This record gives sequence, structure tokens and C-alpha cells, in this order.
Amino acid sequence: MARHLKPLVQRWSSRVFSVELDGAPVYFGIREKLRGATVLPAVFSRLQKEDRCYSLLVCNWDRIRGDRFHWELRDKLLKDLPPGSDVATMSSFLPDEKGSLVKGYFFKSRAENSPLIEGILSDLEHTDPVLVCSYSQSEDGQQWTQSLWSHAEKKQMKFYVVPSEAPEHHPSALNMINSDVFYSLDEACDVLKKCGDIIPETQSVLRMLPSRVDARRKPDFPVIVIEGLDATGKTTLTESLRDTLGATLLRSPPQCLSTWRARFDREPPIIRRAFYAVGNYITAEQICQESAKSPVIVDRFWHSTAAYAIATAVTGPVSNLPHDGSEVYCWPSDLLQPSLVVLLTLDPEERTRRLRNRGLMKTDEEQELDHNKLFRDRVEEAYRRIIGPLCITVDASPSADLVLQQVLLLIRAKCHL
Ligand SMILES: Nc1ncnc2c1ncn2[C@@H]1O[C@H](COP(=O)(O)OP(=O)(O)OP(=O)(O)O)[C@@H](O)[C@H]1O
Ligand SMILES: Nc1ccn([C@H]2C[C@H](O)[C@@H](COP(=O)(O)O)O2)c(=O)n1
Repeated sequence: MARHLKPLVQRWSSRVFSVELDGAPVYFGIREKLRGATVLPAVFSRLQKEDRCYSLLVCNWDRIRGDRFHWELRDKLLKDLPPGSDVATMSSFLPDEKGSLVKGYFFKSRAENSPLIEGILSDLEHTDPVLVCSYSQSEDGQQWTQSLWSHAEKKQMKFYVVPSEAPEHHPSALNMINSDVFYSLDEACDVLKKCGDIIPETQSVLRMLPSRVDARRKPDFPVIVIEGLDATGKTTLTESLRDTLGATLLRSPPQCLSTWRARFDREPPIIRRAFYAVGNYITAEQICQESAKSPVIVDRFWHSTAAYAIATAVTGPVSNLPHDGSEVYCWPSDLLQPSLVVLLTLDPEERTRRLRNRGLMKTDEEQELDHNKLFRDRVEEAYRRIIGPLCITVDASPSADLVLQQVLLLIRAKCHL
């Protein structure tokens, strides 16, 4: 076994394994010995007798390259594996141990495809930082065992698959800090600097870096950020506020990054989120300059960056989010805090109607909407949990003019404008 994979299998039977089924994680553990009869974990109980299962865990020998490899591996598996392999996202972690999350994939295959699978796995294992496990079923179908694939024939390397309790929060929460959400300009820049050789555009982004701004400096004029899911009316409201208040309108990511945004949107979370984080600091510098002259309205800022990142990293219901008050919701100490954040909310039907009217609704398939509902709930809840500047939720369902009037009242009350 390659040296860098060894830390992963140390404390192997203390690890919990998680597989995403129907948009939410299900868990199992592994034990050397079985004590009494155990119920088969949900991942396995739904399998057929002829199914063979495999997992690939990507060892983070370098978190940026590791995440990029993990990201690209999904496409490779979907392309190379036979139809019906049902590739699912998988992870393994040590309960409550920060930074212990290892990402990977789980898939099944039918016995007749074994030669093809063996070829794919053998190539992967030899050239890439992956640990391959295979799972086999006992004769009576009551038990599954997990082995390191290259050791599958050795009896002593087999572990029984057993149920495991769900952790209090989604395992992704263990590795979120400075991987999904960045808490300083230095941390975000560090990631971008390290991917300069794989993404040449990074050099151009880094050239836009702001000069250091004193995050504690109080702006002369109020700074109001408008937040919310797409189509909640941010553009409409921010433009009206600009006109009514004679304010400067800024956005994050700033205009100067728009050429590269689509490029970074294609990258895995660690790189994509670092790009958006840097965007907030560039906007912060613009805020500092403009707020010396007039009120400033900002269309999206750090709330968006953090809430979308947290809500994307976890799956399933809102209860899977890191708990309210968790450090992941804390505002970066080196980032300027606005005077007020207004969070626009809208009931899902009206939001869908507005999206349709705008002509950007791509699909309304039932299942897609179901998944989106959980995602929308997570983003909105993450928005609400962010600790930092005053954030007030406003119902955006009345007419555009009524929403404007209500937000103006709020600004006058809270920012003394
Ligand atoms: N209060 C409102 N009542 C009815 N329609 C509205 C209201 N506010 C905005 N709209 C309409 O809803 C659609 C979405 O609004 P807008 O583009 O302002 O949202 P947004 O939050 O900026 O979206 P995105 O984040 O996707 O850019 C537009 O067609 C807009 O004209
Ligand atoms: N400051 C920001 C602004 C946007 N994002 C991300 C979050 C979403 O993935 C997407 C939404 O932007 P829109 O489509 O409404 O332009 O961009 C962010 O992370 N930080």
C-alpha cells in the first residue's frame, strides 16, 4: 500500500463511512468481529445478490489537488463504469475529529462486469491517490464485509459491515473551515496561489487583490447589503435603493472579476469558494472608497459566500447544518462589516413564478424541485445563522414598490439615514 494511504487505514475500525442515498447521508461502520446479530446498514440492505460493491477514498495528500482529483473522478467514473453502477458520493471520517473527513465514491456493479471494473480499479490504484475497498456478501446474504481491494483475498483483512449511528451534524462540517468557507484574505489567497499552475487565470485574479483595508474602520456613510436566493428581487431592489438614496451600487463578485467567474464556477468547492472569498475583499475595498462619499448598496456579499458554501457542502435537511452558534457562521475578522444586511425571502411558488417570467427556469421536474427545496431551506437557514452585522429578514412577496418602502423604513431606523 502506498505510504500516503497508510494514515487513512490507521484507526480503520473507528472510522464511520457515509454514502449519499436519495440526497441524504446514510452511515455504516466496520468491525473486526461481530457480537451477536446486527441489522444490515441501509446501503447494503437494498442491494441484489449479484451486486458487487466498491468504494474509492481519495487521500488528501494535498487538499487542493485532492479536491480537484475527487471532483474530476466523478466524471471519469460516470464515463468509464458500466450503466447501472449508481455512483454515489461517499466519505469516511472519525466522529467529532475536525479535519478527518476523506472524500470518495461508492458504486455497485454486476458480477459479469468484474473484468472491466478490475481494469479500471487497478489503473486508478496504481496511478492515483485512491484507496480502493471492495465489499462482498456472505453465502446466506446476511452479512457484508469490507476489504482493501488489493488484499481482498486475505482473510485477516476483512471487516464486517455494521450499522453506525448518525453523527449530530453532517460529516462535511468537519472539514468546512478554510476549505468551503474562508475566514481571512490570506487563507483564500493561499489556495488561489497554489493553483496558479493548474488554472492560469488565477494570476489575473490575484493581480486584482485589494490593498489591506482596516476592517474595523467605520464607514462615513451607511453600507447596506441586500441578500437572498436568486429571483427574490435583489437587482430590482438594489437599483431602486441606489436611485432613491443617491447611493453607489456595488456587487460581489465585483465587475472586475466577471471575466473569470465562469472559469472558477467549473472548479471544485475549495477553489471556487476561494475565488468568491477574494471577490468579497475586492468589493470591500471599493466599499471603503465609495462610503466616504455616499451611502453604498451592495448586491450580495459574505452572507452569500458563506451560506451557499455551507448549504452545498452538507446534504439532506436543515438539521444536518452545523449547529446554530457554530464557528463556521462567524464573520471573518479582516473583512469590513456592513451597517445592515437585508435578507429577502419569498415563498417557493412566487419565486418559481418570477423565475419562469424571467425565462430562466430550466426544469420543473418533481424530483429536482424536491432536492432544490432542501437546498433552498439550508441556504436560508445558513443565512440566518451568520454571526456578524445586523441582518433583518424582509418578506419580498409584496409589489416591488412596497418592498422598497419597507426596506427604506428599515434603513432609516437602523442606519439613521
Ligand atoms: N416585488 C416584486 N414583485 C414582483 N416581481 C418582482 C418583484 N421584484 C422583482 N420582481 C421580478 O422578479 C424577477 C427577479 O427579480 P430580480 O432579477 O430583481 O431578482 P434577483 O434576486 O436579483 O435575482 P438573481 O439573484 O437571480 O439575479 C424579475 O423578473 C423582476 O422583475
Ligand atoms: N458574494 C457572493 C456572490 C455569489 N456567490 C455564489 C453563490 C451562488 O453559487 C451564486 C449566486 O450568484 P448569482 O447567480 O445570484 O449571481 O454565486 C458567492 O459565493 N458569493
